[in-house]
Amino acid sequence: VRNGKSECFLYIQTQDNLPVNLNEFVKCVVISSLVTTQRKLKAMSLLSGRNQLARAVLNPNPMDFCTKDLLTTTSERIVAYLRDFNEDQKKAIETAYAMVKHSPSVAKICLIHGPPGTGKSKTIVGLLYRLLTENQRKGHSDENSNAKIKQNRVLVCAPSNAAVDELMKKIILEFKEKCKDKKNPLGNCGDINLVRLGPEKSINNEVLKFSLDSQVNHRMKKDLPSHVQEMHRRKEFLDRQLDELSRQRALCRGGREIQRQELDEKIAKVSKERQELASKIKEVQGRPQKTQSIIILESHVICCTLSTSGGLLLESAFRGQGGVPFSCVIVDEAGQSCEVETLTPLIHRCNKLILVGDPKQLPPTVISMKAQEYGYDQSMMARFYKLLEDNVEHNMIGRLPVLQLTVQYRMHPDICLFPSNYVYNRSLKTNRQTETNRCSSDWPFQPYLVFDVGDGSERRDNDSYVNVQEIKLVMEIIKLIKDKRRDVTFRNIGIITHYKAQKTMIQKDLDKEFDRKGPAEVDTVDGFQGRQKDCVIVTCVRANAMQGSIGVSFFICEVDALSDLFLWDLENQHWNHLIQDAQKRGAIIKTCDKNYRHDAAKILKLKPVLQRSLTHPPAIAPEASRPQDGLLSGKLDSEFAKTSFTSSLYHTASDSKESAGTVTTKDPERPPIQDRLRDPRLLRRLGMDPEARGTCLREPQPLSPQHLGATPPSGEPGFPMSHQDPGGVPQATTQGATPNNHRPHVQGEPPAAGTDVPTSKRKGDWEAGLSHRRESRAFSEGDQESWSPNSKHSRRNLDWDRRGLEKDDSGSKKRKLL
Ligand SMILES: Nc1ncnc2c1ncn2[C@@H]1O[C@H](COP(=O)(O)OP(=O)(O)OP(=O)(O)O)[C@@H](O)[C@H]1O
Repeated sequence: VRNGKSECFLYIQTQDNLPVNLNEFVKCVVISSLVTTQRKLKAMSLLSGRNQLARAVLNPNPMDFCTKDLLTTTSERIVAYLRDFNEDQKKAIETAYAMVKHSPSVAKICLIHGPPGTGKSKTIVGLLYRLLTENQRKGHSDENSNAKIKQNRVLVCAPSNAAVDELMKKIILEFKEKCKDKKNPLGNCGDINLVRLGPEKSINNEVLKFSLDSQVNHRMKKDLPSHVQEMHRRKEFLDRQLDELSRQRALCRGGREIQRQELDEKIAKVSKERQELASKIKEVQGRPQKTQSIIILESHVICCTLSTSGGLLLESAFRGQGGVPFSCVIVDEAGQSCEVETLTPLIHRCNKLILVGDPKQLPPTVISMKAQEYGYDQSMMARFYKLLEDNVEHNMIGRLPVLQLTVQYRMHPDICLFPSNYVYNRSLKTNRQTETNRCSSDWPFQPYLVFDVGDGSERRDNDSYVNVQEIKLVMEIIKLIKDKRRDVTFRNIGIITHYKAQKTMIQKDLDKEFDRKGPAEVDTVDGFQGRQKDCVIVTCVRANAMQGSIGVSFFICEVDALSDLFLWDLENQHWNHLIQDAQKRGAIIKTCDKNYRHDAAKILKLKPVLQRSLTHPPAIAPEASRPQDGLLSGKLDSEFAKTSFTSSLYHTASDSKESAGTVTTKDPERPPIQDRLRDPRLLRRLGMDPEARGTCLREPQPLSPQHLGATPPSGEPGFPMSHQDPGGVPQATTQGATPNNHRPHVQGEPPAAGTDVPTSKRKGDWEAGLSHRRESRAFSEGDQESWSPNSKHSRRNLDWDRRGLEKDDSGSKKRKLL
């Protein structure tokens, strides 16, 4: 401020000298801010000396990581609290807690690896509760076991503002809920003080109340005498007046010179008064910086992005305080942040680092190819993880010192299956309740399908691509979803594409079809990361560019988070596995233009099939077994009804024989299906007395076809049993039949009563069930080409694999994903 006027200077360096009397406007565009880069640089330069974790970060060895055996003695209160957590989560909380509390001055790192929906946020919240609730009520003070380390303060960071806010919402809920005396809480968030650092415009409204700025404002205004409060009100009035005058001035064009002058004068006058008032307010109420520091120092949990943690705010608040300001730094989504970014919060010299994330999901987004070549897109967590895995592989350590969360609470088990098998080494299980809910919900769509858009072809559109055929199919699918579920809004469906042109075209079609109230959002994988959707459709666009490779659209339903296949960094071989896996499960629908509408209808679940005895087939299928939602009578074409439903649901014994025969020819190793159904060993496993056909030995437990292909679950019945005809031999079911009382079994959990059979047998059941279901699918999709390892599609997959992924023409490497 000079002579009562604010002045702002902008220096612009140009390549050539500009003419001295430049009379034209110069347009300036801000393309980037160097603040974050500067902070990263600072973090790297401070890593060497000051930071106790420096050696472990630069040259880690397995001893630097805390192991699963670090357990603490726990009070009854904590035991009760931990009842809400599963075993993996409890172990993670207890181990991380022990690492922080035991020998606080020893530098250590704790890795918590959790695939999507396994409760990483829940575990972080549980850990915070565990760390911060001890001695909380006793005088509300820091009872340091080590006076140099602030035990009751934790820095919680994540790479993005959205991730910080999501985590904060959970922290707020938990601490408010667990507040001992809700009428008399000790802090601003239950019994703790919580603060969110960062610019207000990037903070979610739901947590804005906890931002540093709003807390500062609130505190500064609260203690003010009434005349100062009056000054604030006047300043706010002047702000509004200035806005209005500036708006009028902007609209005042043309020859209205006098009017413009008047407005300019008024603006200058109001600005002057506002400026003077602001200076007076500062004089009487003191500088906000002091209040900022007080709030930060009083906080138990400080949340911010990794970048903000390197800003001056924290540094100046802790200056002169001595010691280490936090007991630990927790980094959420650590698999998604660049290594140098993760270094930033370490400038505060904390020596306990807890990295929570999933290095098997997409790595941090790095556009520069050069930076990628240098490994800049590798997260610190991924580097540690790889190193430790190598150590285990070379027998240098017995087991991975990583706390693994292995039970997921989000995905339908059919969606979970692929990542579990191919990304997480078969370790990802579905929580029993989640499985039950997902399988028996009234969501009318299949959980997982892959469309092979045989005639799809890409077209260049400036520096991007479109695949019109895939868009047509996507639109058919969306129309069908909207038709079946009118309550579906744009929040529920996510369409993922990697191409700008495809995105624009889909958006246009959606706007046209749904009058700008589209039921779907279109974006890239990164755009959707961390968001929640009930249904996800992926359009690959360029699959066909690789001459003859399989063109696929993906359709995935009943996930309530975008935590599915596409967040993983699917390498080429993974894509190949995905297609092969989908083939095995009968989840591929081959389609072409004339059949889009017809094939889109295959996303619908069918009604439970009427099971009947092979020996006593009813002549006419009863109404009850007809597909739900009026499919046959509704808009969908009757041809589909004929091919898909009549052939599978209403086929007669001879149909069955035929179908089974057809299947058998595909797999000469296997006996015809009826023979297998009559096999006494199989019947016994199904709980039926082979001697007395028609007697059910135990409660029938039909297997949901959505469950189709689930990892061999212990004790899971391999075949659906008929409700309508308990005495009958189970009959082939169409994929999609979902008896509502299905009680699925959970992988990794004990088998349900009555299913106690040796594991090998159980696996046999499952395999039988799987192939049976595969065959059933062949019945229902009689018009489709069958898949075999030698089919041309499989060969095309291999081609795809061999060919490798292309690089985007724009020069930047496309995500390995697509
Ligand atoms: N032990 C548990 N018991 C019941 N529900 C749980 C448990 N753990 C997690 N959940 C539920 O699972 C869902 C996912 O949890 P959370 O968001 O913590 O997982 P996450 O691993 O952070 O997910 P993502 O990384 O995919 O966003 C939430 O609805 C949560 O309430």
